[in-house]
Amino acid sequence: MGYLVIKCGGSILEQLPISFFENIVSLMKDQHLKPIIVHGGGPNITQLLTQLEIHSTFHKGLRVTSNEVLNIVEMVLSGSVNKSIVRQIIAAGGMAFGLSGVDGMLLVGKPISSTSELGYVGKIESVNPRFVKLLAEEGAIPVISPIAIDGDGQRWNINGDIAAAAIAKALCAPLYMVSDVPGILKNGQVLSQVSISEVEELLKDETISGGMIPKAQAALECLRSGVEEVVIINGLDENGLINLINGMPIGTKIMEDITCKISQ
Ligand SMILES: Nc1ncnc2c1ncn2[C@@H]1O[C@H](COP(=O)(O)OP(=O)(O)O)[C@@H](O)[C@H]1O
Ligand SMILES: CC(=O)N[C@@H](CCC(=O)OP(=O)(O)O)C(=O)O
Repeated sequence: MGYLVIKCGGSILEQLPISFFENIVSLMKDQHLKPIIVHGGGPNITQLLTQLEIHSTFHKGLRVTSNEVLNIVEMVLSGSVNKSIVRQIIAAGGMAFGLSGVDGMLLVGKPISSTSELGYVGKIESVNPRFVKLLAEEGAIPVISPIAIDGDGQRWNINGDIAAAAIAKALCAPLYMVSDVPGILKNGQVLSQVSISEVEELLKDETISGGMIPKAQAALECLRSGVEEVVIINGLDENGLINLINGMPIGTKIMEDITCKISQ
């Protein structure tokens, strides 16, 4: 029974049908996998910030995070978004536990850079997956929001893709990133398979931009650390997760040392 980390992007979360969550529950029951969900919620955060007339900007796909913004980020991610996913899994017949990276020091964070103008944006220093494993062993689906903590009790805003990658690395688990696009696009077409060096090239020539940057970086980090499978898929692809597990070529698979192919 292996772990499978599924990152659900905020871009698609509110459009995911109940069948998406039913499929996650069936991966556990029928395929004997242990799914771990890590979620984002960028658009939900932006919506509340806008309502509260708090200005926020992005730099290379990361939200510049003041203390005021950080309060809202945590409220939205570890509150409404996290609990909405837990509710949907329960409605789909599963058992879910919501936790944030802060709980049990699951995600230990530190500033993304010492000279950073990103404020309280963090990167992951270490992962303590013990309690996530215990929940999964008990047949529950952990649902994790990407806020990290450090030894001084300071919170850090972690991009959801980066948090998911750290958890996939810690569990040596495949990572499926569910978003609002069918994979990495180049000239309007989905790249069905890309290698590490091709992703680096796509980042350099800015084919990959905005929210796809942390996804690409997360994928590279995973593969370099020995995670064997990283795939980006569209959450609206019907039975996408089940088809992927059954070996169907959907989305963009990021791999080591292969040639780039265009989907038919
Ligand atoms: N080359 C690319 N291929 C696909 N999407 C891209 C690419 N470059 C930038 N993007 C953008 O990245 C977005 C996905 O990132 P993001 O909005 O952060 O999603 P999520 O909330 O699912 O993490 C897409 O909707 C698209 O606008
Ligand atoms: C540092 C940083 O940018 N954090 C993200 C966390 C949420 C996230 O990653 O949401 P998506 O997965 O929907 O993009 C943010 O504040 O929007």
